[in-house]
Amino acid sequence: MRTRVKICGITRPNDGVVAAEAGCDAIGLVFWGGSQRCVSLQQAEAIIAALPPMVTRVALFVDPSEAEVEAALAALPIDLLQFHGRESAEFCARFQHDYIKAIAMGDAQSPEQQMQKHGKAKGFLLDSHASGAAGGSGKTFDWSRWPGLKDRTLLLAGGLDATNVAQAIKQTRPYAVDVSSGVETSPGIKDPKRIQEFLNEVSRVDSH
Ligand SMILES: O=C(O)c1ccccc1NCC(=O)[C@H](O)[C@H](O)COP(=O)(O)O
Repeated sequence: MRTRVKICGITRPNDGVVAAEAGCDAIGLVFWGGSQRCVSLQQAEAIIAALPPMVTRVALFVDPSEAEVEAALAALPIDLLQFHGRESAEFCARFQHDYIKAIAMGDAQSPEQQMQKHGKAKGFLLDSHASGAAGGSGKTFDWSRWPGLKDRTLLLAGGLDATNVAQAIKQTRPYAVDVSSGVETSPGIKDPKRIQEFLNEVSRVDSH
């Protein structure tokens, strides 16, 4: 099966277009004020309007209020929610939208323990942050801790770039990889060359 690619932290319409044209499957929009990649609803609207069809639009939140999530869903055609904080399963399932839950691989709790709580999650994004800390750190985690589960949809994130994504895929066999800082020149500013190199590496390892 082909490894899907999500490019997270898109802040400019043209970066979304470049990511889509390079072949990415999903883009992530960060709606958390503490992030250097945070976008307003107006910025997100412009990014989404510029996208071609068939690209999944993911809205990322960190411990949001219900009103914040509802405001985004009311204003924008969001396909998937991503919760990156300490949100409960009950909270995440409240919005009649599929969601993915970020799993903090820097946490003392095992990924399996964290996932158990979210039976309704459509998938899990395993990232290198500790619980309560921000993502998009550019740091990898120990891939040998990748869960051996076959019945859940697992996405790999954290410190990926064109130099390590092939090895990461070989070792973990994720459903998708998620990248942000590894395809940037500075936080929130995506680099077309790095995006293309990243997508090329994913295709190369998939074809072997
Ligand atoms: O990107 C952010 O600033 C951010 C802030 C708070 C929570 C999550 C955030 N980003 C999540 C991601 O972009 C993904 O987890 C990402 O693929 C991993 O980031 P990176 O290590 O930079 O590739």
